[in-house]
Amino acid sequence: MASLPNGAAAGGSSAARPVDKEVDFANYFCTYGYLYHQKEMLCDRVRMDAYHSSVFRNAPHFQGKVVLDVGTGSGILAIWSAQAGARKVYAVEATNMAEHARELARANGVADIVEVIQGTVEDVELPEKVDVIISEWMGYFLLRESMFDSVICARDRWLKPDGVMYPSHARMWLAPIRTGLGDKKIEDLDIAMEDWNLFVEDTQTCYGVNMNALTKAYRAEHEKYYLKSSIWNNLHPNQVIGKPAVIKEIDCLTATVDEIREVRAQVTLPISLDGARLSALAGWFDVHFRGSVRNPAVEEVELNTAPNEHGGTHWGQQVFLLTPHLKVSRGDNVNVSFSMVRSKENHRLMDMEFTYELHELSGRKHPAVTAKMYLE
Ligand SMILES: C[S@@+](CC[C@H](N)C(=O)[O-])C[C@H]1O[C@@H](n2cnc3c(N)ncnc32)[C@H](O)[C@@H]1O
Repeated sequence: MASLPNGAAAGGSSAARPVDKEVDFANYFCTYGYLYHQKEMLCDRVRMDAYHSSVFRNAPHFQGKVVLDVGTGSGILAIWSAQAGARKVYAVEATNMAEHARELARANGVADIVEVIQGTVEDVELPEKVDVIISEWMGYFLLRESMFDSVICARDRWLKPDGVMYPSHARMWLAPIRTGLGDKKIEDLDIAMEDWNLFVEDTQTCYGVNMNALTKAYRAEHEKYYLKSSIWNNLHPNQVIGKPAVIKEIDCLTATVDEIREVRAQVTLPISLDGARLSALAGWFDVHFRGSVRNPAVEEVELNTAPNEHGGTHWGQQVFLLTPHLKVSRGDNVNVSFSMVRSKENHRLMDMEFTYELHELSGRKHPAVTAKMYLE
């Protein structure tokens, strides 16, 4: 099925909704128009080193070739592509950052190769097909922001049949972890509810209206915020208390929007630490630059956002709190059914459901618990 911009699929599943472009621009694109935001990404050494290596260690993919940079931002990937020997680079950027990218290309002596085009990649017209599509499209837990839809659209419109994608593959991971983040969140929730109860009392005393009818809704709103929304964190590897599992693999050369609109997985996470507190699951991603079967990379490069003792990335990991937590030990297994769909209100945010079930080494099975979580 042909993919359409922003997650709408021609004749596609019921989850696909038309996207209001103005709202999307206000909610999503606007922050990318600021240099401070681009700089945050440019300061992420793990990200920068991986993309830099992927281009320069695989210069034959770029030499004399035509490249499309989807979402060029400051223009960094387009400039590297030109420095690696590309004949022409089309650098497409939706926001006014395009102007800065143009200036940067000029200042770095590659303005004759890098052509910056301001517009969404879904709408632009290029004069020719391209050999390489390079893009940094990954959001939190890989798919937040749904920007890969735009890369798929660009690929289907502009990539030559033997062209290559940078990155070429992506994976999502889930792991059992221990963390004190949940304790702090429960404390914050209690404080918020104490404050609400005082407010109910005051409103009754001062204004003669009983607000208690809204207590349940207020609590639900705050539980969503404190306990059910995933938490950004750069975890230490020793917080991972079992074997991580891959829950989604994407081949960037062939993936369709329908394949990424929903993620469903059933995995078993074996616990590897004795007497540990399983207080959350954590999600992260990696991507690989390995070219294609017909046109493999000279050297495969990996960009990995897993917990790392030498430092994190701006993506960090997403922590999904399990309340209440579970006592686990080496040899236990946690079976997890996972689903992730796009939020109905905003296709760039994700709604998730986890059903988890502890099977102790002793044979004892705990009842399954289902939790809804939000990646906002
Ligand atoms: C994660 S940033 C990466 C910027 C730059 N390529 C880098 O690696 O530093 C993604 C950029 O893509 C742009 N973008 C996202 N979707 C786009 C689309 N459909 N068309 C054009 N630009 C888009 C955003 O405005 C943003 O500047």
